[in-house]
Amino acid sequence: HPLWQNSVYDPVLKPLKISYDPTTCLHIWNNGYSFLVEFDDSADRSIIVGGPLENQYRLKQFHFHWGAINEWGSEHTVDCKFYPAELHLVHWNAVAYPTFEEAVMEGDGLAVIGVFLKLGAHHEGLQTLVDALPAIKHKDTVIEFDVFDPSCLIPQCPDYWTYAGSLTTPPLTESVTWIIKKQPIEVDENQLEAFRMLLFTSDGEEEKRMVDNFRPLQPLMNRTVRSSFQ
Ligand SMILES: NS(=O)(=O)c1ccc(C(=O)O)c(S(=O)(=O)NCCc2ccccc2)c1
Ligand SMILES: [Zn+2]
Repeated sequence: HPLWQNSVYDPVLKPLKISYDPTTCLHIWNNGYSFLVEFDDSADRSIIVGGPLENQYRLKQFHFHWGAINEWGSEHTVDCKFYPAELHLVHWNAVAYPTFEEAVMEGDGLAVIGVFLKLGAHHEGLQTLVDALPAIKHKDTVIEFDVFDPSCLIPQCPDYWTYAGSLTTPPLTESVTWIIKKQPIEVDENQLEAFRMLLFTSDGEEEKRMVDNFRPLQPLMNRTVRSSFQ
């Protein structure tokens, strides 16, 4: 999604408040599309509030999208530029809806924080995830993941873009308030290569490397992207 060129500064936008409980972390698994870390969302223990949001939203999972090479991989662009990967932290409006499945179908149901990954320095926090990837190489493999604080993957800089959009995976419902951080996090080449060692395929099937698992850019149409910064 092309950010920046068509964004308008909105002085009313508040800072996003993130409070995650690292012990709500459950497991990390390969779902044949990406790898994701899932959280216990049965209570308001890992939540975000503020920013463009009316309610607080519960963290359900985070996952990544990446390319086969460093030239592309992200699902949003800035100045027509792709990043090699993009992190999505998926939250749902448990104040307004009883289940995640119902929230997925509603305009204010989901809030996804997007963080760009840029090639650069080694990322200590990400390495904990990278070390677990060989154990979930194949589709539908899962390992326990007891404690992890996803805040370590979110840049300090408070600046973000936000727009009303959709899931980038089926059912593609227009239920997502996208909150894309302006500042990327830096990861090194080995860490990106570790993502590319994952497989789309199950054990025993002909191996297909898990790369280019991003939705192609979609036209902005008449949507307004607001920025929290000037
Ligand atoms: N790129 S994105 O943030 O739009 C996104 C990508 C993948 C998934 C996912 O299902 O893993 C999700 S999800 O966890 O929100 N699931 C959406 C599909 C779904 C709907 C209803 C029940 C289960 C899954 C979101
Ligand atoms: Zn995603």
